[in-house]
Amino acid sequence: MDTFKKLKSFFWPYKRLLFISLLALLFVTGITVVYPIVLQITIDEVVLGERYPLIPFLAFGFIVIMAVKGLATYFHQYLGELFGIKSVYDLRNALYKKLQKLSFKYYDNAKTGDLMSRLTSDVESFRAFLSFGFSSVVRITLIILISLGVMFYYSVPLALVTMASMPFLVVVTARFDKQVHPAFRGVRKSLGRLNTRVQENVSGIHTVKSLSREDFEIGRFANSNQNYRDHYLHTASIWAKFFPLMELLGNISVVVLLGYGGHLVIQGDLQPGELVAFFSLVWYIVWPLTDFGFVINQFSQAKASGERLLEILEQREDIQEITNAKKQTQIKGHVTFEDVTLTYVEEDDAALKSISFDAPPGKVIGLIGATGAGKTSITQLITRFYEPEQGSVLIDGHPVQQYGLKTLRRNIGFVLQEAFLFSTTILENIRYGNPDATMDEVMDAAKRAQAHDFIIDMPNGYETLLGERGMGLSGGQKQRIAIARAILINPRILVLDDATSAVDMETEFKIQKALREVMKGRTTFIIAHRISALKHADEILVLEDGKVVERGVHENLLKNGGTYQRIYDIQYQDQDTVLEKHPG
Ligand SMILES: Nc1ncnc2c1ncn2[C@@H]1O[C@H](COP(=O)(O)OP(=O)(O)OP(=O)(O)O)[C@@H](O)[C@H]1O
Repeated sequence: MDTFKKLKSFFWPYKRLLFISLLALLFVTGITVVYPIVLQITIDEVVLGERYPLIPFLAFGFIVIMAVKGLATYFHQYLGELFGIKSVYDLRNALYKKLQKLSFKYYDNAKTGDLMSRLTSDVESFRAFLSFGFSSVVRITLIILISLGVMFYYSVPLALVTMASMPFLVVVTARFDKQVHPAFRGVRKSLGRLNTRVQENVSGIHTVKSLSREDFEIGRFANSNQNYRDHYLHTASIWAKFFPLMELLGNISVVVLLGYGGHLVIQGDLQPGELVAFFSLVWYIVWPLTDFGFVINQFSQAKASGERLLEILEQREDIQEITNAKKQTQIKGHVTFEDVTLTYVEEDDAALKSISFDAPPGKVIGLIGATGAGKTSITQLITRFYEPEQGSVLIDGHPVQQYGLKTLRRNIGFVLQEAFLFSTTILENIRYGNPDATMDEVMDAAKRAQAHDFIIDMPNGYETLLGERGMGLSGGQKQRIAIARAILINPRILVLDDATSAVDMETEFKIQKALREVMKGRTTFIIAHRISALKHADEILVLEDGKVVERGVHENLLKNGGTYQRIYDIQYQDQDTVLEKHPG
């Protein structure tokens, strides 16, 4: 119940819809029970009492009642759905909003498939309970109570005899629920695995094909598929046994009812019409009881789903804006690190250890070092993607925490090794960080990024639709679109993270040209494995195991006899050997 209480703010505003739907339900249930009563009156008063002229009135009355029932059913059904769908509309939006706010730290441990299933099937199961589950509880309780009431009104002994089979029905339903609940959970888990298989396969289709693992993947999918089929069949067999069993128990009640009821009629203690009414009323108790297990199941699923949704909604946002954050400031791009230490995971070794440097506006800082040395981590602190454990990261002399997150991030442009493009037009992709940019501005950015020529060569130019993650473009083309995107936001600080490592020499030349254009007048951080990419930097920081082990300009570092010189020797040795062998 706690789960529902915590999620109350999403469904309670629509309580009016629920109440009207329940009121309509009251009518529907009431009228359902009126049906056997009308039958009883027809038999006992009209047929046996030979008052045939009443038949047209009864028939007309019956039609009116059924019309009212139809109308009430419409309101109950529609408003119930409306209640559920409006509530989860808000809930889904709130979840998505929260996901946009959660920091990288959260996403480091989150699984895409799991998040997807929370936002779709968990929300759906919650909606199903709001729309139908809750009113089912009310409907079942009402119909059983009213039917029992009518039965006891007609004949107490016959009602008691008919009720004798109820405990068996309850036991069967409870046992069924115990079996079917885990079976259902199995089906859902298995379906989740099946989805993950497909999702991973589609995302990794390049790897699968290039390593010729199609047959292996087909086999793996077949296994997951078989697992899903087995779970489903197991559940189906439980269901299949349950219904005939309930029907059998119901029919035993009917036999007892006919035997004892017939005896009462012969004795003159019960009217024939009342016996016929009993016959209908018995099923009004048996079938709702059957549903009861299903509703309990729906309730426990909704509760479990609600808990999974709350886990997202209540997740702590570890990167937050302070109340008086600077939002209108013009950032110049002076980046300073003072004794910064960063630890990602508590038990792990620090990823950055006492890093200090100063990057005045417009200067170029090169970051080099083995993989895992901490180069990317430095840039992620400037944008406040993570928070340092110790020390300060300053922009224009103020700690980054003092800036509004949007202001801060709008002023920092990233060009990453793997450019992420959305499955929309090239135009939308370039404009992503600055949706208000005019077409002229977009084209200008694309020209400066050396992307304009290949874009206009495409069938639909800037309106060309890209596949998922930019499928259909080469690595170098994607990279240049990403550069155009960075130019368009006109950032004061630019981060080029291994931006040219994934392309051939000719494309690298084009990209370097584009990058030189975009770097003009901006503080730039170049992360590179190749010395050629950063040797012109104003300061180069050589990182090793989270520490700065050397710093300076290219020419000085070459004479240091340290790590930088070693990297240089490795990268240029072959070239020199070649030059020695083939001078000129
Ligand atoms: N999100 C994270 N969670 C936990 N540990 C991380 C995370 N990101 C990086 N690390 C760890 O921090 C260290 C520094 O990583 P970082 O990505 O900054 O290195 P890098 O020098 O940029 O490496 P590369 O050249 O391979 O990109 C590594 O040991 C890495 O395993």
